[in-house]
Amino acid sequence: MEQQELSFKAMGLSSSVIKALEEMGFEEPSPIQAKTIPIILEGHDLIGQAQTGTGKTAAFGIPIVERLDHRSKRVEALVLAPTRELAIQVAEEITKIGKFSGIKVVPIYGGQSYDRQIRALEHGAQVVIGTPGRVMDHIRRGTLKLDHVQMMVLDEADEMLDMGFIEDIEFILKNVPENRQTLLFSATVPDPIAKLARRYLKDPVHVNISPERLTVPSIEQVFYEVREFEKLDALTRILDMEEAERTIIFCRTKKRVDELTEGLQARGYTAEALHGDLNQVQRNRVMKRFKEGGSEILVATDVAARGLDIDNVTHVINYDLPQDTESYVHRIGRTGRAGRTGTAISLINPKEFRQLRQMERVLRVRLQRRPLPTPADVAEKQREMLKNRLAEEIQRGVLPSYQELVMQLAEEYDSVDIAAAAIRLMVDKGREDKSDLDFGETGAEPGMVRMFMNLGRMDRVTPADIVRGLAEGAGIQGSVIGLIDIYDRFTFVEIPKDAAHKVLQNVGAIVIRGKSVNLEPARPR
Ligand SMILES: Nc1ncnc2c1ncn2[C@@H]1O[C@H](COP(=O)(O)OP(=O)(O)OP(=O)(O)O)[C@@H](O)[C@H]1O
Ligand SMILES: [Mg+2]
Repeated sequence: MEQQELSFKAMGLSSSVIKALEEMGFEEPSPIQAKTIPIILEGHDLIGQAQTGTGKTAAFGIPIVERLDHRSKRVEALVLAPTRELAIQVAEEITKIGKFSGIKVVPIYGGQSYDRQIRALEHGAQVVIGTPGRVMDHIRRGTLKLDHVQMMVLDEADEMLDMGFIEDIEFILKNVPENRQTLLFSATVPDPIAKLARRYLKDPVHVNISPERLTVPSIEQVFYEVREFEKLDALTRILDMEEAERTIIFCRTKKRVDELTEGLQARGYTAEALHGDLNQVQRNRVMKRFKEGGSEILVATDVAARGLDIDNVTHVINYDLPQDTESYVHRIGRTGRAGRTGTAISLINPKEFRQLRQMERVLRVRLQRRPLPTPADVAEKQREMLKNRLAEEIQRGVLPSYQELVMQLAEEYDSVDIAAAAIRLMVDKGREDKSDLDFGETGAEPGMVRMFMNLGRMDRVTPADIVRGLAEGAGIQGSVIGLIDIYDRFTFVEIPKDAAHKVLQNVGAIVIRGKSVNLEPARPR
């Protein structure tokens, strides 16, 4: 770290911004902030490159809040971001920075009603954060006037070019005054960006925080060699071994995302899909649940690769290797943020070794190879976790009434046998709790559960496929009820709300006889 770095105060920031930063827990500027904020405050155009999770948002967010005219009723700063989720997040961060500065920030993105956005804009926002397509639409409709924009930021500019937004961006750039300040930020700045910069930035200052390394050292990068057909099985073993808490798994296509999500749900993981085919309400709901810990796994396309800052993502998994090295950098950067540690795992099939080596050369890192855990490894691990849980429980202090109970039993039985029996009860209870919930919600018979389980063990058919088939066979459109098991873990595959009503309240139970499916009236509860 260099000596010349300034504290936020020494940068001459206003007390309202300093106060907001304190509230956000920002004690010192990160390197990219220390380098770029003074330059931006001086009014220069700039290209800022720094590794993922190192605070680029505030690097432009702080000067935006600082330089704006807070009394203005017009848009003075415009930020473009490649995805809706990112636009929302950036808007939230700038709102926090501007909390005591009296500025108004509005995110505008596709999939949300125009009316709502128009009303928000009419209220006089000084900062607009948007995705290129929607911003362009608003300009065309005359609902977004940009003739007072002084600052323009392209967050993840390279991605926006890759997504084919170039024409939209050029259209937007033509609608903002020429004497604006333009800033460009990303963890990766490939050649085409330099070209765009030459055209639209005036004499930009380049700041590159760590040109020698694209990824942060606090992310442990590993790979497993896995053939295509064994990927799902391998993945679940890895998840169980890793004690992954909050995990993002990336797949190549939307279809792969959906399939994997179903596969994981069928195996008892709370996984949810995020990709561009979901509507905005669904996307927001999925993100909310993942952030709040309601689901442990987010399965996504590259729509979630850029910029997203979610607390405590412990693992990023490349179920499919990404198309290019840049994408890899951004994907794995969803973990190990703001100095935290994280693990990035890639499943590599033997045909992809060349691509892996090529990627390692560009990244200047070597991914560490790990042997795939065997089922025995996983079982051992789970025993170990159980052991730890028991040890923790003992350390928390043992209840006298339970002690007394054990003492009574010990007069007749061996104490090791008593403990073993207690553990069995505990483990079995855990299973029952899960299946109870599912029975209750679906009204399913135990026999049906077993049927699902048997079907689920068949070769080459995914349990989710079977369940969907059964549900469809029963005429329940677009909904899936599943009670399936692979590792003795039950799951209730989610049903869309409207369908769920119909199924659960009016129908109640699905009973399987042979191969046909009949719907029977709900049992009274
Ligand atoms: N000065 C600071 N002190 C403490 N935390 C900070 C500071 N600056 C930013 N952060 C936090 O660090 C995290 C990462 O910041 P941010 O999302 O801006 O990273 P980024 O560089 O834009 O990453 P990416 O390349 O993935 O978009 C955020 O949670 C942010 O609140
Ligand atoms: Mg960012």
